[in-house]
Amino acid sequence: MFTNSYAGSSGESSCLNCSTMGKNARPTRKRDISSLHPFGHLRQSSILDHLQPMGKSKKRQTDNIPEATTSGARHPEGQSEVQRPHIEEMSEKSHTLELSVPSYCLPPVQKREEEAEVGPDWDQKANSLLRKHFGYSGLKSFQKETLGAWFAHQDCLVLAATGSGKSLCFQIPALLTGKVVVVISPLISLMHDQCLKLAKHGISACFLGSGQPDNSVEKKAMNGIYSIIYVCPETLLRLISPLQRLAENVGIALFAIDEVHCVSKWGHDFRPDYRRMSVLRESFSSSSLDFLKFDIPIMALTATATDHVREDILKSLKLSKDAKIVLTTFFRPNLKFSIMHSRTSSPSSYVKDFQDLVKVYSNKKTTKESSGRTGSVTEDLEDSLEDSDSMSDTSNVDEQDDELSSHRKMGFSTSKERQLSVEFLEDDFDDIQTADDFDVSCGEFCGTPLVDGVQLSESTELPHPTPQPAESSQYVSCSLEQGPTIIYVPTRKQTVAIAKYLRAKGVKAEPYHAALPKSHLRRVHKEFHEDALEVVVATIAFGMGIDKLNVRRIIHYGWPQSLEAYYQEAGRAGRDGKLADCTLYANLSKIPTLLPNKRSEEQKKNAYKMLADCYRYGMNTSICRAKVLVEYFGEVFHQERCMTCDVCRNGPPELQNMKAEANIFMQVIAAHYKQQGAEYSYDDLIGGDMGTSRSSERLTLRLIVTKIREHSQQFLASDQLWWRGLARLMQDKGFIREGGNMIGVQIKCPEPTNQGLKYLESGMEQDFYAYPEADMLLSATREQQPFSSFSEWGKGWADPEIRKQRLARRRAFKKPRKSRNRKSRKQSNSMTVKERISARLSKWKR
Ligand SMILES: Nc1ncnc2c1ncn2[C@@H]1O[C@H](COP(=O)(O)OP(=O)(O)OP(=O)(O)O)[C@@H](O)[C@H]1O
Ligand SMILES: [Mg+2]
Repeated sequence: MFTNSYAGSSGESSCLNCSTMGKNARPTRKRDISSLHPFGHLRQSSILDHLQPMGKSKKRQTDNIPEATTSGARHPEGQSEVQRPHIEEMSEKSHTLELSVPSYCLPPVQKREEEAEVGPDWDQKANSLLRKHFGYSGLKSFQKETLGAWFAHQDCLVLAATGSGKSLCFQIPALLTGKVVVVISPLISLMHDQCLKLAKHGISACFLGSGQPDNSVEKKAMNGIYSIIYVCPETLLRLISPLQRLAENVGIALFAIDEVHCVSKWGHDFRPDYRRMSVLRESFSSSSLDFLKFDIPIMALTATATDHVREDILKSLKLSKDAKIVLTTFFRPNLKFSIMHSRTSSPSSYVKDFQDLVKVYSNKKTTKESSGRTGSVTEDLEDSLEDSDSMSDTSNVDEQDDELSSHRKMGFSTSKERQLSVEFLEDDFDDIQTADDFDVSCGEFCGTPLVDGVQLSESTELPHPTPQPAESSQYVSCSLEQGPTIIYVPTRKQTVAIAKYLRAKGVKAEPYHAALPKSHLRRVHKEFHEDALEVVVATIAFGMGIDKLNVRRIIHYGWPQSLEAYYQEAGRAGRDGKLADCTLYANLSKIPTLLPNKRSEEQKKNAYKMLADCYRYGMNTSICRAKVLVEYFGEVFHQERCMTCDVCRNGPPELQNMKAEANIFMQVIAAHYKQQGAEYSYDDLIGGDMGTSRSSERLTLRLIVTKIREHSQQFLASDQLWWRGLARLMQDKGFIREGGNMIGVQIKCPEPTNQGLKYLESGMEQDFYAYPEADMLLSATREQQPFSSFSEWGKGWADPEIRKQRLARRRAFKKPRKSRNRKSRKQSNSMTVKERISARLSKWKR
C-alpha cells in the first residue's frame, strides 16, 4: 500500500496502466495516491505483474549488428580511431567545455556480457549495478516499478517528487542491457550536469546540441560509443534516421523524455519542439521497423504536472495504450515553506531581506576574504547596475504607481514603449525556448574508470547520503545546517544587482542567467557544485533538474509565474533529505503581473490562471503550505499539516466575522445592478451578454470601495487592500464572480452569483467567518491613512469622476511646463522634493 511519504528508499509508488483510462474517464480533482488515481482506480501493482518473458528480444540485436560497428563500438580491442578517441582528440573536439575531460575513455566493454544476462532477475542485477556505479544500497520502490515497466517493454509516465531519483530510472537500462539510452532534455545545463555525474560514476555519455558545427561527437554517438546520449528535442527530430540505424546496429534500450511537463501547452515550461515528440512512438515501434520485435519503450518523467498536464502529455506523446503511470507523492517533508512580505522590486529592501542570509555566511569568514575575489561578472557589470538601481527605486504605495514604476524599472518610459519588443525580452527575462538558447555545444563525457582512484566495491558507499524517508515531525526541531543558497529572481538585471549587493556584504555570490558569457556560467556551475560559491542569484535558467545535495536555502525574490515553476525551483533544496528552507519574498500589496512572453490568447488565459494560483498561495494564511502545493498537483494530502511551514508553525490568524463588511459589499453590488438593469435576475446576471454590453458601466472593485467609503462612516478609513482580500474570500464562498470576460489574477469587476443573490435575499443574516488573508493582515499593520484626513481633496481622488476631471486639468497644466525655459527649470530643480510636491499639491487643489 502506498504511503503518503517522501519517495525515499522505503517510499512506495502507485502505478496503473493507461489502458484503464476509459475515454470518458475524467480525472478527479485530487489524487489520493493511497487508493484512487485520477485516471481511475488503482492498486499498488507488484513488480511481478510486469515481468513478462523477455523472449529473444534482448539478444536479437546482436544478430543484426554489422561486425565492424559492433566490435568497434563495444570492444576496445576492435575499436577504430573514430570510435575510441584519444584524450588529446577529445579535448580538442569538446573545445567549448572547460570542465575537465576525463583522462581515460572507458569503452563499454562489459555491456554485451551484461546484456546477454538480462533476465527475470534484472532487479537484482540492477541493484548490484547501482551499488557498483553509484554506491546506493538499492532501488527505491518507484524506481523498481518504473524499471519493471521498461523491462516489460511498456511505455511509462513517471510522476515523482523533485530529488526523488528519476534520472536513475533511465540510466540503469543502459547499464543493464549494453544498449544505448537516448534522453530528451530541455536544457543544455541539465544535460551537462548529468553527463558530468555519469562520467564520475563510470558511465560514458554525451550531449548533442544543434548549434555545434563539429559533428564528430554526434557521429560517435550514432555509432553507439556512448551509453547515454542526451539530446534536445530539435536535435532529436533531425536525428531520427541515424537513430533508427543505431537501433538496428547497436540497439536502443529506451527513449527517456525528462522534464516531460515541457510537452504540455498547459504546463509552465512549454517548449513547442517537445510537442513533436510523438515522432518517437511513430518511428521506433515494431510496426514501423521490421527488425524490432517490441516497440522501444518510452519513459516520460516529471516532478511537476497537474492532472490536466498529465492528460495532455499522454495524448501528445501518443504513448502506447498499455502505458503505465508510476506515481509517488510530491510531498517533500524536509522543505520548510514560508512567505515574507517585501517590496522586492526595490533595492532598498535588500538590507532588511538579506540581513539574515548575510549573517549566515559572514559567520564563516571575514568580508575581506570574499571581496578580494577577482574575475567576477558581477564586477564587470557594475556600471549597468547603476542604471538599474536608479530605475528601480520607488516610494509610491499606490498599486497603479507601483505597476508604472515596475514598468519603468524594466526600461519602459512611455506607454508606447510598453509594447513588447524582442530586445526587451532578450534584455530582461530568461524566456528559454530551446535548449540551445542556453549553450551551443556538444559535449562528450567518457566514464571515468571505477578502478582508477576510488574503486567501488559492493561494500564501498559513495559519499552520498541517502535521502531520509518521510516523517515530517522529524524536521520540526531541526535547525538548518550550513550549505549553499539559490535566489531566484524574475529578471536578469536583478540577478546581477542582488549578487553585487551580497558580494559587497562579503558573501560569495554570483549571478546566473542565459545572457551571461558561457565561460562565466560554466564557472558558476562548477564552483557551485564544488561548494566554492555560497549563493547563486539566478533566473529560471538555473532551475530544472539541478541536482546538488546540500542546497539549504531557496529564496524566491518576487512572485514566481506559477506554482509549478515555484515547486520545481524549490525542489533544488534539501536533496540530501535534510531540512532546507524555501522562502518566497513577495510584494503582498501588489497584484503580480505576467512577465512578457510570446503567448496565444489561450496561453495567456492559462498563464493568468497559473499566476492567480500562485498569488492565492501567497495570500493564504490558514492552510498548510505543503498541503496547498501537493493538492495543486492533484494529490490528497493525508497529513493535513507539514508542521514546518510558517502557517503550521505560527498557526492561522484569528478567525473573524466579516458579516458587516460582506453585507455592505454585496449591497453595493446589488444596488449597482439594480440601477443598471432594473430587476436583476440571476440568469441575466450570469449571462455573458451582460458582461460585454455593459462594459463601460462595469462596477470595479475600486469603485465598490469608493462607494462603501461614501456610504458608511464606519468604513471611511478602510483600506483598498483589505477589500481586495474580502473580494477573494467572497469569490471563494461563491457569492461573487468575475464579470464578463475579464482575465486576471485578482477579481476586478465583481458580479453577484446566484448564491450571492440568495445571501442578499436572506437579509444577509448569516455570519461570514473567515481567516483574514495576507493582504488583509498587511493592511491592518499599515500605518492607517484615514480616508478623511485627505479632506475633500483626498476623497475626490477616490471618486472616478473627480479624478478624471483633475487628471484632465493636470494634463492641461503640464503642457505649458514643457515649454518652460531653462531658467524656470533651474528654479524648480533648486527646490527640495518636499517643496516641489507641496507646490504641485496646492496647484491641484485649486
Ligand atoms: N536508489 C537511490 N538511493 C539513494 N539515492 C538515490 C537513489 N536514486 C537516486 N538517488 C539520488 O537522488 C538524487 C536526486 O536524483 P535525480 O537528480 O535523479 O532526481 P530527480 O527525481 O530527477 O529530481 P528533479 O525532478 O529535481 O530533476 C541524486 O543525487 C541521486 O543520486
Ligand atoms: Mg531530474
